[in-house]
Amino acid sequence: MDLITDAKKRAAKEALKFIKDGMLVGLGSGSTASFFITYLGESKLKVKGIPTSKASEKLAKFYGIPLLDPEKVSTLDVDVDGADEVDPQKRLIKGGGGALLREKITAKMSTQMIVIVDEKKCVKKLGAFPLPVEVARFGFAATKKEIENLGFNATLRLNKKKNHPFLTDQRNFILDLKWNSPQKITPENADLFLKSIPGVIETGFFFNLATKILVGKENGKVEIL
Ligand SMILES: O=C(CO)[C@H](O)[C@H](O)COP(=O)(O)O
Repeated sequence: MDLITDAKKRAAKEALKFIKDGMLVGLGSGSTASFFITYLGESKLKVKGIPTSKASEKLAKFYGIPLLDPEKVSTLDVDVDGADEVDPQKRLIKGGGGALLREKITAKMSTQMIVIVDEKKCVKKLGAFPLPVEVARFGFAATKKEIENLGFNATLRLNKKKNHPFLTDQRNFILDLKWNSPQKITPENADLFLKSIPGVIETGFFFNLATKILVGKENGKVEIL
């Protein structure tokens, strides 16, 4: 097994220590969150979950984790999810797997958000990873133009075969944004500007949501931020 996969698994296993019987748990998406769902499924813990993607739902069902109706639940005890970038202020970029909308709603309704990452995800400054932004298909060209007018390079995400746009679980598109002049705009302002565009549904910025970051290290340890 490669060192990064090993580090992701270590962070995912560490997160189990914060889960207690009876908890309502947000189940994140992506490879690290999938390791967590697997460990949770294999454990004897009696919890109920809300999955943040169809893929996580399938995995949770495979392990027989009881699931809640996301239309009826307003608070969760804890959300456990991965991230694409984490900065020293616990700000995140998420959405590499395209599940950012459900992930953000779930993180927001949770008392705690435990983020599980390998050490390569920790950065001094957000932005090397292109920012995923979920946009409506209706008016897509106009929305893309408005985003580009703000000074971003926006690339429409394609599916694995590269023959069709990638569709989120809500059947929206994803634009991956690179910042042309990152030094001139703070992540908070970028988020505000992007969200002022009507076709923008959600951005991959996660601010003031992560309560704990578990960083799996290649040296075999897990650091808690
Ligand atoms: O935000 C996400 C999915 O939308 C994932 O949490 C993020 O992309 C990290 O994925 P991985 O654990 O596979 O590196």
